[in-house]
Amino acid sequence: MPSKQILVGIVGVGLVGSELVSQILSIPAARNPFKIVFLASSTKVLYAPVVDADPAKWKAALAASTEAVDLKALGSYLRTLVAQQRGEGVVGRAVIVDNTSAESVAGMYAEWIGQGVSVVTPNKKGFSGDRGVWEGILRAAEGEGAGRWLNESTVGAGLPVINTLREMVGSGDRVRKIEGVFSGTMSYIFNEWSGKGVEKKKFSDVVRVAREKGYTEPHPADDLNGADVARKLTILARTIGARRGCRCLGSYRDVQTQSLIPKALEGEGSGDVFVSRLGEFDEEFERLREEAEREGSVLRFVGVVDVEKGVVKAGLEKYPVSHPFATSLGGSDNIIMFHTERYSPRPLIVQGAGAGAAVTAMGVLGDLLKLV
Ligand SMILES: NC(=O)C1=CN([C@@H]2O[C@H](COP(=O)(O)OP(=O)(O)OC[C@H]3O[C@@H](n4cnc5c(N)ncnc54)[C@H](OP(=O)(O)O)[C@@H]3O)[C@@H](O)[C@H]2O)C=CC1
Ligand SMILES: N[C@@H](CC=O)C(=O)O
Ligand code: NA
Repeated sequence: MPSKQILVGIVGVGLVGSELVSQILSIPAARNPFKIVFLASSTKVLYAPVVDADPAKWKAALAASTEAVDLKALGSYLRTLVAQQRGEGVVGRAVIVDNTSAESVAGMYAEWIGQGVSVVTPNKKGFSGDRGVWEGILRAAEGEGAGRWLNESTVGAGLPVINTLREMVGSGDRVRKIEGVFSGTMSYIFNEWSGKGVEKKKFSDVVRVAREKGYTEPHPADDLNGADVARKLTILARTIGARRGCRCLGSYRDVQTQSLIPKALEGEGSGDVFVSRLGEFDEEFERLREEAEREGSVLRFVGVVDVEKGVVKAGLEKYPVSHPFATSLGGSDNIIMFHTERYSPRPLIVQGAGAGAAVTAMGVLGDLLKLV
């Protein structure tokens, strides 16, 4: 056993969570500091799992587990393991990785961090919902012996966005504006559906493929209603504001957000029904696309945090076919432009795949490596 070890509890083993398990296992054993000590789905938990290269085995063991998930007990379980390790002369630390999109799991971060357990997550809920929850996380992390929290994959998936911003702000740069394409799903949809020389397709078909590729949220309406982008903008605004003591944005609901969801599908609880009924509105979407095309433009769903003007907004915009948002994006690419005092007049630009299991899990594993 290495003399330092990070005990990892994983909550959520869907697309991103399963990929994370594979990426952790791909680190050679001799220098792998991570030990997976539990795996949890929405209903079950498997303690001390045997995880090897064949995911079918741990998935079957988790499915067969009779132990229900008790989120409160997970932090205490990890603390006990860390204490046991100390007794054996191993410097252990513990982290819970939340790969769900659940508010209930995000609601546990402050408690876990207060118990000395770190939290790493691509789940945006804890950092973009009610300000009280976010402030609770910040307060918990200031306590003695507290765990840390790292959330790189909440914005731009594995792209270095949060870390870049934290370093800018921490080193005293002043952010003026952050703008770009922040949704892998929206990027894929509009890259495939509205652009020069793009083959004509039905809007609903492109959304279905984005979902099949694993770009969408568990419910794709959370992408198409702009909430996912609004959450990312809230996280960025709060990351900028934390240093300046700003009490910015009560929640992501304060972001001026344009929804693309047809009225008749608002509130549709089932993702499957939502996607299958979207086809009823293909003609409405087609009219939008044609209007942009007549003007020599393409449609892109963009977001902006304008610190100087105090505006945070997300919505559909038209760009000339020669604009970088029209020419340089493909697949699920995000593009994020940081306009700051130091990066002026030319912004610092981060671009690349902004959704998908492999790149998201990479961002999560990158955060785990920062704890080593
Ligand atoms: N997919 C992507 O490209 C990106 C995703 N993210 C974020 O990563 C997270 C995971 O996304 P993804 O893997 O695609 O989603 P999935 O729907 O594939 O997986 C979600 C997992 O969370 C589990 N889960 C849901 N609720 C709970 C709960 N209350 N307690 C424990 N487990 C729960 C589900 O369990 P069960 O199987 O039992 O339902 C499932 O295993 C989301 O927050 C998403 O926003 C971030 C960046 C990119
Ligand atoms: N659904 C999100 C996933 C990453 O946050 C997106 O499409 O960007
Ligand atoms: Na990121």
